[in-house]
Amino acid sequence: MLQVYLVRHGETVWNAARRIQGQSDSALTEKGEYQARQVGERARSLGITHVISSDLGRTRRTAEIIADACGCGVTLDARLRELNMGVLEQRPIDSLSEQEEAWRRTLLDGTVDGRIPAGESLAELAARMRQALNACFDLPAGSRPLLVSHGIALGVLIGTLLGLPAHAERRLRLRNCSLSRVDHQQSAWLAQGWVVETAGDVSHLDLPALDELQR
Ligand SMILES: O=C(O)[C@H](O)COP(=O)(O)O
Repeated sequence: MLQVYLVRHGETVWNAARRIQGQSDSALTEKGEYQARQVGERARSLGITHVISSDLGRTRRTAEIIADACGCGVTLDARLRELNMGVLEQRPIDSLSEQEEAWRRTLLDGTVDGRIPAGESLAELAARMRQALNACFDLPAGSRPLLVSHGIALGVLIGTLLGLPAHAERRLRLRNCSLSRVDHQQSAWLAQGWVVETAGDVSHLDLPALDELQR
């Protein structure tokens, strides 16, 4: 049975400052680097064989730290990037106008093809994240991969694997350097295909980790 681990990157400067990142980027904070080392130790104990990461800076840095702990390299996959949040990227979360907030709400309320201008829809995000997950089938038999990605991207992936609409991702708290696991199984009794074993585990972190509300 293929088990795939999913990690959200460590805390960044803009996470802490409550600024929208999307496919823009900011560096890991000192705490984010520390979180990455902690999840790296957890990954080493799990016998991770492959680390595959979004090509944005914050995920690449997190992946490098994890891969060092596991004694493997890092493979980049742009399909694991965060949702493209268009014209609102780099903006403080609390600075949005009523119109801008209305754009963002179309991502949260299930509006068909809802998106921020110049951004990506959750359906488009879900499709590419599933492609990146299914690419793990091409790894050698017995591999134990770990994917490094982002809050909305991983929330959409996990939610849609559960059969929920993509916008349910707002109800899943995936904190910085949280660990999730999905398994692909052939059990006739449970659901065929991908099942969610763990979502948002932070038991390996000894300091509180930020979520989307920076709590
Ligand atoms: O700021 C964003 O784009 C998202 O809310 C969180 O993105 P991240 O998981 O890449 O920090």
